[in-house]
Formats: sequence, C-alpha cells, structure tokens
Amino acid sequence: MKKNTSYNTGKAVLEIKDLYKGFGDLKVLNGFNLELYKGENLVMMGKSGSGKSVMIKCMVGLMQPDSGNIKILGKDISTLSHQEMDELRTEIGFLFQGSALYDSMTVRENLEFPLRRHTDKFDLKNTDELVMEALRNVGLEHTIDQMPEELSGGMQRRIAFARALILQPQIILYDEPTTGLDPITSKEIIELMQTIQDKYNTSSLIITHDVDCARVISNRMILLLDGINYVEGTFEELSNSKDPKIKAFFK
Ligand SMILES: Nc1ncnc2c1ncn2[C@@H]1O[C@H](COP(=O)(O)OP(=O)(O)OP(=O)(O)O)[C@@H](O)[C@H]1O
Repeated sequence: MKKNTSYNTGKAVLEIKDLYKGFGDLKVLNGFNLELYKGENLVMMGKSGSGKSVMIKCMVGLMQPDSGNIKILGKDISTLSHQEMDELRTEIGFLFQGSALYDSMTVRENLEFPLRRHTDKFDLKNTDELVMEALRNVGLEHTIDQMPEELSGGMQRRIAFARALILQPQIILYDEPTTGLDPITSKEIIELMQTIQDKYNTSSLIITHDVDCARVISNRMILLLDGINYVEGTFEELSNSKDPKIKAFFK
C-alpha cells in the first residue's frame, strides 16, 4: 500500500494548541498539541487512562478544557454557538468501538437517521441516493432492508462505518476501529478506511492500540504520554526508537 508521509506542509483541518485539562489533583492533559492535516491518516496511541477520550470530548465540545485552543476547519470552537457547534459536528464522522446500530431500525433507517437530524445540510429528497452511496462504499447494498441482528459483527461495524460517512464528513475520528474483531474482519475494516481516504481525501484521527493497524494505515503517528504529545513521526521512525517509553507501545 502506498504511504505518503509528506502531509505536514498541507492545511491543518484540526489544530489543538497547548491543551490543559485536569480533574482536581489529577492532571490529564498538560499542554497537549496536535495538528491533523488535510488528507492524512494520523494514528494516536496512548496508554489506557492517558487522556485520549478527554481530548476527544474537548474537541467535540462535550467537555470544557481548563485552557488551550482548539480549531476545527479553521474555527476556534470556544467562540461557536450551540448551533454552530452542531453544524460543525456534521463535518466530523465518528466510528467508535461502541458505535452500535439501533436494533429496532432497519439498515436503511439507521443510515437515514443522521440525515434527518441535519436537514439544513441535506435535502431529504436525496436520501435514497445518499443511503445507497454509503452502502456501496462498504459493499453492503444488499443489506438495506435487513435488521442489524441479521448481520454479522463485522457487517454491523461496516454499516456503522457507512452511517459515519453519510454526512460526508471532512474529518473522521476512529476510536479503536479494529478492537474486538477477528484478523480478517480487522483487515477488511483497515482496507475500507484506506479506500475512504483515497476516495474522499478525508482526514482521519485514529486512536488505536493495534500496532498492525497503525503500521498499515498511518501516514504519521503521535504518542500521548504524560499529558503531552510526547513524540510524533512515521511508524518507521517511532517503531525504531530506542526510547523505552516509545518502545513500550510497539511490543
Ligand atoms: N469526568 C471526569 N471526572 C473525573 N476524572 C475523569 C473524568 N473523565 C476522565 N477522567 C480521568 O481522566 C483520565 C483520562 O481518562 P480518559 O478516559 O481520557 O482515558 P483514555 O486514554 O481514553 O483511556 P482508555 O484507553 O482506557 O479509554 C483517567 O484517569 C480518568 O479517570
């Protein structure tokens, strides 16, 4: 698979500067910085409890940082109204480990759901077309009228992927996209992530502990350690590091 590692001259779609967040005596983020460039796959690794979820919650406006600055698509999120933040969230697709489908809805209804919430951005007349395109992207057009329970775990994950894509986001956030999947399904998901990036030139922030996933998908990597962006570089650079703290991630 071709890998491009020259994104750091491009335009940043997400900029986190000097982010601090603590809970009482617990300092979680201590001046964390991150830039995600247009069209890149940035893999973020961090130990359990290192603050990855806190960082994401600050990023999508679900948590208030103590200080620091977050810009998404050039907009400082601390200046946005509720409605503006909601609109900006349509530019971010989420694929989380627990991105469960609604059990009582068909695949079609699951995919229509985000569109109905954002009629300002999408014309509901085009719903069928958008649903089909999203399903085509994950190769599951034939499941459109099925219920989630009729699908395998891997297929459900792909439908959740299609649902994350349906709003045509510019940024995709993946949290442990391959955790809990068997190696073959895991490989399929990684290939899908790559296909989507190639097709739509999306920018992805991928949080994972899966070294194989990081090797295949990352253009660049960042390690969150001690509340800061401890190191950044390509997979090759980081995996060959002599620093024991960095080496620990690649065991
Ligand atoms: N609302 C909260 N109140 C108090 N402490 C919190 C809160 N949210 C997170 N923390 C603490 O902040 C630290 C970082 O949590 P976070 O969930 O971001 O970790 P993580 O890196 O996502 O871990 P994992 O990989 O296990 O999901 C933890 O010690 C957690 O207990």
